[in-house]
Amino acid sequence: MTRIEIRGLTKRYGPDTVVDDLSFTVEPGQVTGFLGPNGAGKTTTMKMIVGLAAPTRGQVTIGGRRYGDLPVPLTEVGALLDAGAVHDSRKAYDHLLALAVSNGLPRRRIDEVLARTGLTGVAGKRAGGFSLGMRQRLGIAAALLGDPRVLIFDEPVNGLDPEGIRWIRDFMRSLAREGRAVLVSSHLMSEMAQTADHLVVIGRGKLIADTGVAEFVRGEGTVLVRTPDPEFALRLTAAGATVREGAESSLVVSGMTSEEIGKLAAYHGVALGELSPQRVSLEDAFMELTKDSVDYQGAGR
Ligand SMILES: Nc1ncnc2c1ncn2[C@@H]1O[C@H](COP(=O)(O)OP(=O)(O)OP(=O)(O)O)[C@@H](O)[C@H]1O
Repeated sequence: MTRIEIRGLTKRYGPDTVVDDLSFTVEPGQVTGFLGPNGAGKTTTMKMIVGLAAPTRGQVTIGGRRYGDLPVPLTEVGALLDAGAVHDSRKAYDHLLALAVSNGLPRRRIDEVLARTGLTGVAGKRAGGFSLGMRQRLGIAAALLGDPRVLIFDEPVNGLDPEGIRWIRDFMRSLAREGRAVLVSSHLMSEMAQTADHLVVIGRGKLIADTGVAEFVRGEGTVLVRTPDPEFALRLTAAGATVREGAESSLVVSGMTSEEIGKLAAYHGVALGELSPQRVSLEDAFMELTKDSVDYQGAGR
């Protein structure tokens, strides 16, 4: 089983450390969502995985080997980093043919990847006339040409319509089901919630979270409490909870489960008008987690 192992990866551009001592593993058989606000260093990390940028420190291996040591890289790792990279005048088939020939891959793979990405009917058309969704598919077809065990996609759904987003999502899942290691970046948690099994979250180049999707939400729950008893907030605090005022004179409690809060209320004979655990959306959890690392710098971007 081929995995991507990233250890102590660091990239500096002049005085800026854009990837900072990053370590995580992309496991086979699942989709790993690579999340972070704009400018967090996702693209730079992906470029280092496929040898397009040299690490300042640390290393990346694919199946235990560095990218530069892979005899035919396209057969080990496929990447979609910039879907705009196809020449407008190139026909889809010819684009894939050039890649196949230059990498010594069999020509039959071209028809196979065209079929798999639903592009057979437009194989003879020039990429210049392609919609963004079709360009993405062509980029994915190119990434699949060598039938690699590892796939990397940088913001693949950016700018796509709902149907295009759904297609990509299903496609990523089917690649993972085949046992491939799939790394997909996004700055939107909502996209990843339905696609990824595992999440790696970074902010300002640093690892913030490396966790399963389910665990990511679980840790963040609060409980909404309504009571006519003005003293109950103090009792909650005394019991170790953190309490803040919510909308319409409710209390938002963290650090205690709804069951514990219910028991505390019963013990003190306090009437509760409402006691409801709040399911934190992934998006909220993500915002909370990354709020200190969002880069507000505007210059040069
Ligand atoms: N070649 C370069 N030279 C100098 N700085 C760079 C270079 N490439 C990227 N950067 C800087 O590194 C930081 C991280 O950029 P990167 O593109 O990796 O982030 P990202 O998380 O992919 O964000 P986005 O989603 O906006 O692309 C940014 O501040 C960017 O300006």
